[in-house]
This record gives sequence, structure tokens and C-alpha cells, in this order.
Amino acid sequence: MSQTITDAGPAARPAPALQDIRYEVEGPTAIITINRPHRYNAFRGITVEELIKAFRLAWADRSVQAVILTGAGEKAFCTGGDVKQRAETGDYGPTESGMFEIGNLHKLIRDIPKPVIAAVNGVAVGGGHVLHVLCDLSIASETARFGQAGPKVGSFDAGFGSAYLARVVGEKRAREIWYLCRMYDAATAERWGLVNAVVPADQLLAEATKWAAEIAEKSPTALRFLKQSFNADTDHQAGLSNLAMSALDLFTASPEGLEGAAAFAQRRPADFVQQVAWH
Ligand SMILES: CC(C)(COP(=O)(O)OP(=O)(O)OC[C@H]1O[C@@H](n2cnc3c(N)ncnc32)[C@H](O)[C@@H]1OP(=O)(O)O)[C@@H](O)C(=O)NCCC(=O)NCCSC(=O)CCC(=O)c1ccccc1C(=O)O
Repeated sequence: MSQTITDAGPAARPAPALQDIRYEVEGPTAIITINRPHRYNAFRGITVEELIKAFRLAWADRSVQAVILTGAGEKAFCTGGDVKQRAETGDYGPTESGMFEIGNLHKLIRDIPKPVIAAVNGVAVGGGHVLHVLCDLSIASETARFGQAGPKVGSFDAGFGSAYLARVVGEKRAREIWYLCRMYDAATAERWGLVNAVVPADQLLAEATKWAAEIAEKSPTALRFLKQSFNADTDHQAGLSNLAMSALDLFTASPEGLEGAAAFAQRRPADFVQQVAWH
């Protein structure tokens, strides 16, 4: 993905038609909302493609100085890959590009030279948890819950999802999160440094907007260099992410990976051990 997007101004580009997300600009803030509440805001291929379009719009729009990423409804921020879609078709569904670009989305959230704030309005699990971890800042509602679930449903993110998480919460806690697949409440997330602040659910978006407005008072150039400086220390994890996504492509098509998705869709415990293909 290109590192430089020429700022031609929003008028130069027609707004794309979006079906899985909403993109709104309010003053200096772009608000990107994953809008699949019937699937707890799980993402499919199209969702990821639209998120990439939205982040690129926010990058190119000089009036936008901060981005808020959130989920529609009160239940979920994002629950990662759409496991039902994967159980039905064996993949995350068709896309314009023909690719499932979750790795590029991860890199884009890091590369957009403007602070990204996750407003975590409910469950953030699996690939949805990874999205909030990758945001510069996270503000959670008191009702938010956090965790990784890949090893329960035949998936994993062994790129930023493991390595960058360990930078945020430390090795022991990152390993606990991935190995046990428990869910953690907002107070624990705040204590562990996973989120910057916790607020009542009805104040979440207002609080995130307030933080974005405070950011917008600062020098965009100073913030751009600071973000790039913070990122530089972990940019090598992008290579790890490429490897992890290649591994995940193979794993999700394996009997063990397919068993995880099928068990979730059929609401039964998975029998992984019978499907393991190595000794
Ligand atoms: C989120 C839950 C903990 C919520 O539990 P609960 O409150 O009891 O509600 P439910 O009745 O379970 O769910 C409500 C409703 O939503 C549907 N749903 C929830 N999550 C998903 C999902 N991920 N995909 C599709 N549908 C979902 C659920 O089926 C219900 O629908 P009904 O019609 O009412 O039946 C709980 O739901 C839960 O644990 N969900 C599974 C979350 C999960 O496992 N996500 C992880 C996917 S794997 C992953 O994300 C790690 C890998 C990764 O990051 C990645 C990296 C690169 C490429 C892809 C991925 C990827 O994400 O796969």
C-alpha cells in the first residue's frame, strides 16, 4: 500500500457507495462505523475493503485531523472475521479486488498520519480486538468486553495481533489472552493499559469526539512525525504480519481451521485434536 496519498481535498473524489460501514466527517473528525450489528459487526471481505477506502479518504482529507473507529449498535465494536460466512463459503466472501485485505487494513491504521481513536462500544474480540489494539488510542464504554478467540474458532493473528499486543500489555498478559481466550471487562482492560479511558456507554462517542477535538487543536505535522516515530519501533512487525496472514490462509483452509468455523456456526464445541495435520 502506498505510503503517500496526495491531498487533493475531499471535493476531488466522489464518496464511494458503502454497504458494510458508514463514513462521516464532523468538523475535524472522520467517524468510521462498522455497520453489521446482526453479525456483531464481524467483518467480511467487503467490510475490510470499505474500511480501507474510508481510512484512505480520511488520510487524503486535509480537514480531517483525527479518526474515530467504532461499531454500530450497543452490543459489539467488532467481533473479527465473519465466522458464519467462513463456515458457509470457506472464505470471507467476494471483494472488488479479489483479495481479503485484513493485513493491509492493519498497516493502514498504523500508516495514516493522523491519530486513530477506537471508541469501543461493546464486544471487541478476535480480529475486532486487533483493530482496537492497533488504534493509537482506545476509549471504552463500561459495557465493553475484550478478548481473542481465534484458537476457539480455527483462526489466529500471529502478526500485529500477537506481537503488538505484547508491546501494549506485556508478554505474560498477551500470552494469557491468546492461550485462554477469556473475555475481560472494561475495568480490567484499563488496568492492563489496553484502553486509555472508560466512560458510561451513553457518553462514549461524545468523549471520543472531545478527544479528537483536543487533538485537532495541535499541529498536524508534529502529530504526524510523532505517530511515525511511535510506529518505527514496531514497523518490523509488518513483515511478521505478512508471514502470519500467509500462514492463516493455509490454516483456515485446513481440516482443523474448517472444524473451528463449522463448530461456531453449529453452536457446538470444536473437536480440533482429531483434525491436526502434524505430529
Ligand atoms: C462475540 C461473542 C462473545 C458474543 O456472545 P453473546 O453475547 O453470547 O452473543 P452470541 O449469541 O454468541 O452472538 C450474537 C450474534 O452475533 C453473531 N456473531 C457473533 N460473532 C460473530 C462472528 N465473528 N461472525 C459471525 N457472526 C457472529 C452470533 O452468531 C449471533 O448471531 P445469531 O443470529 O443471534 O445466532 C460471541 O458471539 C463470540 O464468541 N463470537 C465469535 C467471535 C470470534 O470467534 N471471532 C474471532 C474470529 S477469528 C479472529 O478474529 C482472529 C484472527 C484474526 O484476527 C484475523 C486475522 C486475519 C484475517 C482474519 C482474521 C479473522 O478475524 O478471522
